Amino acid sequence: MIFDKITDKIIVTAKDYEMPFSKGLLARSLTTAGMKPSEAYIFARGIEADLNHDSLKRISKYELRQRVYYSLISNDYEDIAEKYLIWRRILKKHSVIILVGGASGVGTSTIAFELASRLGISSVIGTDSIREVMRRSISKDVVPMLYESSYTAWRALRNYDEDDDDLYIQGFIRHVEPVLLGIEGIIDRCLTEGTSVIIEGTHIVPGMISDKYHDIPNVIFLTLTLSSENVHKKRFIARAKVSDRPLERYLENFEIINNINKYIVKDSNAHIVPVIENVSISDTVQECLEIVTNKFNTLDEEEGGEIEELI
Ligand SMILES: Nc1ncnc2c1ncn2[C@@H]1O[C@H](COP(=O)(O)OP(=O)(O)OP(=O)(O)O)[C@@H](O)[C@H]1O
Ligand SMILES: O=C(O)[C@@H](CO)OP(=O)(O)O
Repeated sequence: MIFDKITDKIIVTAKDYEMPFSKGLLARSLTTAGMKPSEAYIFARGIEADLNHDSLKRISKYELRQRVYYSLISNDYEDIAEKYLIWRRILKKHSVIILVGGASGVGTSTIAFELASRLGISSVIGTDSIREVMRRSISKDVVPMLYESSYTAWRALRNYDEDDDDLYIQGFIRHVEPVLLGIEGIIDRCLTEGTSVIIEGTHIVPGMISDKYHDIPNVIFLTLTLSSENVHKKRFIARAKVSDRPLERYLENFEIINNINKYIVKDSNAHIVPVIENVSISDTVQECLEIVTNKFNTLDEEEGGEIEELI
């Protein structure tokens, strides 16, 4: 009863803990189920008002979940009501490992952090960081391509022919290879620990990651792209205004970055990985959530999960 003396908020009780009711926490559960953030907070505020109206001082998590579910149904949010419950089972039973790939500048970092916030996943790891770790363990003499960027790695190839059509992609592939060891190591660790993570970056090329990871239901691959070269360039310009990433470097190498973008998209299509045009942040996040939720829906059905069990 520790909170009763320090807050006048409604206390939510669970088997082994209790906490003051949080509109923000409930709103995040609702946005994970696909409700728009603007609607989710208003809906959570309505739930709090109902609880206050019933002069409740304490409520079990189970009963709160029931109230939310039936309130969603009565407000014509049937689809979200079902996903709201499914997600509670998913995050309780499975680690969620999402890999967000895409060429430099298409928005993998931005979307990964948005997704993590909506799903309540606290760990987001950029493949650039993994690259730095691999650079500490593999010498430049052994893999010089690793010490380049994805779009300049071709310069480190031995005896390259500038007229070779896929020279840039050859360099990109050699640059990516050592980083994959770190990516797969993180996936293994999360699967062992049962923890969730989002890994994002240009080194996530579906066809280069071992097949076994594609067969694991809670390892989900997503690829972002930008078909418009103009929009892609503008992303670098926008970022340069708020970060130290050198604009000229990306614009000078844009043709190669665009080649890499096309290569990653082609590889993703060949490996049945969803490719999402990252034009609007909210639409992209919504589409990613749909893909992830549907993947887990299938998993849940295969495991014989029944909605009734959760309410
Ligand atoms: N859907 C979007 N709409 C508008 N701006 C976006 C969108 N997604 C990302 N951005 C912006 O585009 C720029 C590049 O995004 P971000 O840094 O996430 O790209 P990235 O793919 O992680 O790049 P890199 O691989 O080089 O780190 C940032 O300024 C980001 O705020
Ligand atoms: O190599 C790259 O494409 C980018 C993003 O991973 O990294 P940087 O430009 O910072 O080397």
